[in-house]
Amino acid sequence: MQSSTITLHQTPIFQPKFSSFPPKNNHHHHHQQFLVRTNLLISPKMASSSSSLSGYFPIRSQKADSLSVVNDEANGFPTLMDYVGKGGLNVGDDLVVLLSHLQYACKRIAALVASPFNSSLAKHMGGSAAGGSAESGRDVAKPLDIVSNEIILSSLRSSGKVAIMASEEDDSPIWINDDGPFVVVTDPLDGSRNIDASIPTGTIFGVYNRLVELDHLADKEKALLNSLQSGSRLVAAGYVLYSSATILCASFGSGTHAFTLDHSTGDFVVTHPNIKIPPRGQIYSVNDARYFDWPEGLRKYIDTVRQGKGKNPKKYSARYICSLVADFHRTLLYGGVAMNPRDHLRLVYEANPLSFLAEQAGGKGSNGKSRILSIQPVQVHQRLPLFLGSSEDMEELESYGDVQQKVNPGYEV
Ligand SMILES: O=P(O)(O)OC[C@H]1O[C@](O)(COP(=O)(O)O)[C@@H](O)[C@@H]1O
Repeated sequence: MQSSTITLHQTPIFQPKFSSFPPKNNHHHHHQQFLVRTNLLISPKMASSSSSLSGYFPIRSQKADSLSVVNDEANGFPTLMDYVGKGGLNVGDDLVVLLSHLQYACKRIAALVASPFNSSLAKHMGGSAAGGSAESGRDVAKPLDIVSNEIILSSLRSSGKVAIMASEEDDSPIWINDDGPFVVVTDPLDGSRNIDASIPTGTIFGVYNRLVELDHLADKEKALLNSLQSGSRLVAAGYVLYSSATILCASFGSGTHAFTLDHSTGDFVVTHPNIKIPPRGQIYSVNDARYFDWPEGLRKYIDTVRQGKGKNPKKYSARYICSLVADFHRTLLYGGVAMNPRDHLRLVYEANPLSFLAEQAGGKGSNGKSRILSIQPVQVHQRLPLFLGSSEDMEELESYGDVQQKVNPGYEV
């Protein structure tokens, strides 16, 4: 059996292109790609080197003869690194370096979650990928969460740009490097309870500046206080969705942008610049098996929109993957509301980064009563109800007042 011999090194991965800035242009894109027409638009700024290709999106295809063929290098589709660098958003050299390490970590996690050896890895690590160990319960970290956590931590360490990592998987924030300009908060692998069924999962991250005024404190104390910054101070935030495509979606405070991993080159290429969440959607996303544990207001809201009796006179449809990144990603693109009305999701690792992305896309993030980004965290692992989505749908939902689920019995599945 392979299980006893599996190591992370067996995962096919792409090395980070650079560990300092500016990067050398060492693309090795000799792969040929095929273009098909799509509705995707590259913003004029970013499309400067590919204006004749605007509206096209590279995919791999077996049918070369029926499609035009171009070389990726000539094509010049902006990669994530191009997009954030000096010719693009110019987010600053330190953040570019951090991002290059973070995206590398996420490519490793993408390979890991897609690996046929997942269950072997779980056994090897002494756990159960199905979460079935005796003391488990559903909130216990699964082995892949732990491995992903280690992958992220090692990438943050090697970036040299991070002072503190606060992770959902660790009891308390980790002090990494006195000189690191950034604090990173992360849920390394959200939705992992679904992993055995190959349901989408995701990494969530947020980036703050290190508070230099706290430098004189002891490591433990300053690690904690730096991690408890309010979401309104986020410098950047993002998620990586591991699904049929691997998508990195991020904001640096000027819009929300998504990049899709091109497996033939190992690059994230820009596919969704400047995402604008529609002001109204027609989808609600919630675990509605909990209906009878909901407060009156939330029941009324859902009953109203599913009958098409809300302010948007259309019958809403339900979608719930039970994987926050996937449910949020769909909401960002299609509009509507994604929610978990009970005290379950974490303010620091999940609610703040995703609310930042929602706001940067013109949407809202709320606990049902107030803006997530304005809440001052008091504990790194604090949980709260979370509602994310289209501005008009969110306003309508909040107008029902009573939408936070107080009954939280601890569900088994
Ligand atoms: O059981 P619920 O209330 O539907 O919660 C589902 C949510 O929990 C999560 O799985 C996160 O929970 P964990 O931190 O326990 O993994 C999200 O991905 C998902 O949106």
